[in-house]
Amino acid sequence: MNVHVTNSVVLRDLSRSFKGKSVLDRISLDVPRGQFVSLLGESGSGKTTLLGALAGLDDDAETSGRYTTPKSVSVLFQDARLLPWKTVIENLTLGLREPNARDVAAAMLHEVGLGDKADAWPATLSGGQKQRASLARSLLRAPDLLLADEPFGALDALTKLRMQALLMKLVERTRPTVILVTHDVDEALRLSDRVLVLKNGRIAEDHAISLPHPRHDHQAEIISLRARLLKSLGVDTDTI
Ligand SMILES: Nc1ncnc2c1ncn2[C@@H]1O[C@H](COP(=O)(O)OP(=O)(O)OP(=O)(O)O)[C@@H](O)[C@H]1O
Repeated sequence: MNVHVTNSVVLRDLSRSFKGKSVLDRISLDVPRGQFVSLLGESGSGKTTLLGALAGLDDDAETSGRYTTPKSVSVLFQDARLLPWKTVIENLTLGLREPNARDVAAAMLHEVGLGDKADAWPATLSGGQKQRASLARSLLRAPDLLLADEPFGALDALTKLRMQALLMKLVERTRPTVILVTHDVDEALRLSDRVLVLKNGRIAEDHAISLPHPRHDHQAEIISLRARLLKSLGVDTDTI
């Protein structure tokens, strides 16, 4: 059978450096449409730099090579980045011209458990609530590509689990391609179809995870890949 795969994100020999110091070194990558990719790597390995290139955030980087992304891209950061002078729902509808924007945003807020916070000021929300509002905002326009840079990194363990479940629920509905930068190996194992490890400016490892959802920490494939990834990231679990 001839299976035609449409790629959402394509990188060809993408290099980035800052003031002559190389961070990404001729990275090539194809991400099929709808794939959920997690990007792991030690601190400073260039994960955010890679995401920044795809998001069109230029920084001061010198960039060479080629990359393509879909037209509609949303970016989700570790801090919610809500505008403090707009209410929660205004943060979601900002820039939307559709006459029903407010209704759609209200439904989305309801979906993420913030139905009663539409008219609240961001400052009155907890950290987890702010991040839920941010997630709702990023998926409201049903982007083709979601770029997420450690979106749950600052949340407590339980809130993080809830956010991961929420992300999966929303992603399963509209199936955007997702590239998630994370330090959390278990998060990557729980959510992704594919896990990449960035090392020395290159993609050092590329693992597919074909297990269906929901996944469980004790599944054999998860256990062995966890051990492998922790080792790749230089974590010695024998002492814990
Ligand atoms: N604007 C910049 N100017 C100069 N150097 C930069 C800039 N942004 C990133 N770097 C350097 O590029 C390298 C990769 O940084 P990057 O933030 O991409 O890593 P990371 O893998 O996302 O790290 P972390 O996991 O700690 O967030 C680091 O050595 C960093 O110092």
